[in-house]
Amino acid sequence: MRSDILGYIPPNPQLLPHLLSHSTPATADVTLNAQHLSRRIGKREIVHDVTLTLHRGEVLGLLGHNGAGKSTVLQMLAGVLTPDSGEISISGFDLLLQPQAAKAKLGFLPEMPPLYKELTVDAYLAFAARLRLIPTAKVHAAVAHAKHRCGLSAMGKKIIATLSKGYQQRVGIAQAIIHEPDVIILDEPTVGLDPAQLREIRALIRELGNTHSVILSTHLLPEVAALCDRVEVIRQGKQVYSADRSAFDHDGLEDRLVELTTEVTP
Ligand SMILES: Nc1ncnc2c1ncn2[C@@H]1O[C@H](COP(=O)(O)OP(=O)(O)OP(=O)(O)O)[C@@H](O)[C@H]1O
Repeated sequence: MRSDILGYIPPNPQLLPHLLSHSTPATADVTLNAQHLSRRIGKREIVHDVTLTLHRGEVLGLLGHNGAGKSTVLQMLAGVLTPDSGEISISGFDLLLQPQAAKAKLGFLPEMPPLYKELTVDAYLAFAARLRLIPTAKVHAAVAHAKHRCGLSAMGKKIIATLSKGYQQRVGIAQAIIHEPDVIILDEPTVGLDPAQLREIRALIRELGNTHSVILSTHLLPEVAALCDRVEVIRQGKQVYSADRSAFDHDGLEDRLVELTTEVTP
């Protein structure tokens, strides 16, 4: 079994579910299904044949070195970058063929949070709610609920620019969940946070993972261990390793992941 857990994933992605069967039973509720995604930028293939599934109540970590292609994958999953090939469905809706219905089921926090820092938290989240087509009569409740979930209830009247980085990140997450999406996509959500903020944001993400499903990118191994039910390792745009939580404490896994996430020098 050890060699299965520590080995590269087989080239045939169809075999992947066997490695992941401990935490993701076939009957689990699939919220995101991405098959064979590839994307070129210029002449370079940035992402090559990436296949991912995400289940309700699950936090999936996309781990990789700087420049591995994590953001490019997440941008495709969020519908802001079109794959050259492959298919993505969000809660059963095809992201390419039914973009509005699919995007209504996902929330996205890009690497650079899309905050209007001159606004108050309340005004910004109300704006985000309207962008998500939440009916006017329900905007107030949606804002209050998102603030409550993100520990921002006392911050509504604050100008975003005056908040700490950790609180700004909470606001970024609040806009991503304002419409109660099934899938929450977070690109490096803890970058730049101090240890206390890190702990708080991780607890928040964990909590969101219980009721929604979360996919996040990171280049930090401890982040995966602290947060994720599963990990997919991306190296130079390719999926090279996959493991579930039960493998995290396995002897040798850390060394293996460090090796796989070491930046490649051109
Ligand atoms: N618009 C673009 N034009 C040219 N190259 C790009 C563009 N976007 C991404 N790349 C390149 O694609 C590769 C993957 O980038 P990506 O941002 O997806 O990686 P990443 O794993 O998220 O990295 P990081 O952890 O540093 O954010 C990098 O080499 C990057 O320079």
